[in-house]
Amino acid sequence: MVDRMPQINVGKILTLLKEHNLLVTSDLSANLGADFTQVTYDSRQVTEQTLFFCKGNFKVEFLESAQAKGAQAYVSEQRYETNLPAIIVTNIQQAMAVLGAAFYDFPQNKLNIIAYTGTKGKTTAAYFTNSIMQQRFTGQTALFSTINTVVGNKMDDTFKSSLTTPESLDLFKNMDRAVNNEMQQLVMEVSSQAYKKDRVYNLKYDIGVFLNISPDHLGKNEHPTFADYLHCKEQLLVNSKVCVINAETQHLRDIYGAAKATSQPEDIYLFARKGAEITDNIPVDVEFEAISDTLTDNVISVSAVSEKAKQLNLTGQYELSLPGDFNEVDATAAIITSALSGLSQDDIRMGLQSTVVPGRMETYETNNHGTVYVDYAHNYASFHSLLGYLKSQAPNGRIIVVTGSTGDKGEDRRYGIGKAIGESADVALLTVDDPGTEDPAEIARTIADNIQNTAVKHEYVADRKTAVEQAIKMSTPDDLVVIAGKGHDPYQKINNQDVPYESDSVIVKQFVKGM
Ligand SMILES: CC(=O)N[C@H]1[C@@H](OP(=O)(O)OP(=O)(O)OC[C@H]2O[C@@H](n3ccc(=O)[nH]c3=O)[C@H](O)[C@@H]2O)O[C@H](CO)[C@@H](O)[C@@H]1O[C@H](C)C(=O)N[C@@H](C)C(=O)N[C@H](CCC(=O)O)C(=O)O
Ligand SMILES: Nc1ncnc2c1ncn2[C@@H]1O[C@H](COP(=O)(O)OP(=O)(O)OP(=O)(O)O)[C@@H](O)[C@H]1O
Repeated sequence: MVDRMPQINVGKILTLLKEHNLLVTSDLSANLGADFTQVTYDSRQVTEQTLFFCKGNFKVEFLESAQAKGAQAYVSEQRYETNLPAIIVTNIQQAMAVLGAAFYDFPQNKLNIIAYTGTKGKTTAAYFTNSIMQQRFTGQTALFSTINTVVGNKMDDTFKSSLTTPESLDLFKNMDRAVNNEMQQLVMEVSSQAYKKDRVYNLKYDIGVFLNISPDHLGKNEHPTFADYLHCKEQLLVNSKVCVINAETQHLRDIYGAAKATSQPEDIYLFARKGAEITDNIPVDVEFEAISDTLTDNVISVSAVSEKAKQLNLTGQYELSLPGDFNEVDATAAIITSALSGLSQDDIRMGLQSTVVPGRMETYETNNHGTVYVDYAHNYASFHSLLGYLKSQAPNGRIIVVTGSTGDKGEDRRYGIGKAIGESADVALLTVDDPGTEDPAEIARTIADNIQNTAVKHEYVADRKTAVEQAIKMSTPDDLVVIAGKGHDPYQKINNQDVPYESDSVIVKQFVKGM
């Protein structure tokens, strides 16, 4: 197959912008034959024949630099003082999404897209699903996750993601690469910010999953209110042909309403833990329950309840590679989406047994100390589920936690982490976690102030590596040690710089050797 060279001409640009009511005015006329062979919003990426997009915290110097490098026109919400032709639009983020999809020849239509949203569990569910899809579509499944982006099978087709859901131009570029690499399936995470910033404007998914929602990502750089956060997340269902919903989520009535706005009831699947109380008694299609739920063994039984779910042939038992009752929710979602995509129970079983999610419930055993977990929990919802679960598994031991909380965003996370530590931990070593421009000691003080249980021992340990080692050293064989919040991150974000950090996983792996 010869790869199509991405391109777009002025006529098509103006037609699309008009169709979406985005065009204000254009200095270029529709009959200009020239093709643009590059689209970008970053002056550092400009080459000859580039159509340049001015967005976000933009400076006019970027446009000057883009012109010097060969940009032929710019798209913007405002006019700048330059002789470069302008296309003025009402919404630059939406314009980028519409034109980006066309520039790459609508790669979304050549992939079966399974998309996950939720406050917690997106990455885990995406990795479960990817692992299942790989059983049948080996090397033909792309993955756009918070951790990694996979667009093919060569070494450079896997790279670290910088956002959970990238800017639309990058999103469609990655899809185009996946299509050119003959991939057929795409499993992706969709953040609420992706909707807030129109990164996925006009994108349709074959299957969209809503895992859960709880207060998070509220603040001046993210969502002004919880209602706004919920509205953005719900857009995933509005844009999905088939919807899968965790019926135990908060705000189910609203969320189910969003799904029904654009999907028929026969295309909406709800799932829940057996026996759970469901808002408005909305009927559930698939139930799951734990058969074995220990730190070393996690087996669930899944049953189709409704007639339409019975067609999916998913009733059976499944062993999960990850412990934790919260992971059972993510796995059930993956089972349903995989069955909807036509995968067999054997494929699903093999996929779930062999899933590895970097930095999520990574387990390290020691001989003379406790078991150590490296996990990405970093807000109340995840701390509450993680620590609560571990507490139930360690009746004779202590839960020792190492954590901080990110600076410059989500202040409510600090209160939530403190609250969850007070509910289920015994010892907390508070330390640094991407402090940005804030003082990590001050962040730790806020976490400490929210630990309501006076029986919990806590202290501030400025150096994260020291805190990790201290926690492991103090643990006895019955204790469980949780290193939370950074997983595989190989840096600390300090004052707008990524300062190299060995990563929690590497530090723990080396430290527990021979212990
Ligand atoms: C609020 C928001 O969405 N911000 C994103 C946005 O920033 P921005 O548009 O203001 O861009 P900017 O980096 O300030 O630069 C302005 C423009 O100048 C351009 N530029 C810049 C320098 C230069 O030399 N030349 C040049 O042309 C830039 O390419 C850009 O187009 O576009 C940038 C990419 O161009 C993103 O990196 C940035 O995400 C910030 C860093 C971020 O942290 N976002 C978080 C809140 C986020 O989106 N998170 C969600 C996950 C949340 C969840 O877990 O649910 C995500 O999807 O990752
Ligand atoms: N269904 C769930 N409900 C509650 N907590 C969960 C669930 N699944 C995972 N977690 C917890 O949340 C942490 C983050 O999980 P995961 O990375 O899968 O979520 P995410 O939605 O991608 O998160 P983020 O938006 O922060 O990247 C896990 O390490 C675990 O502690």
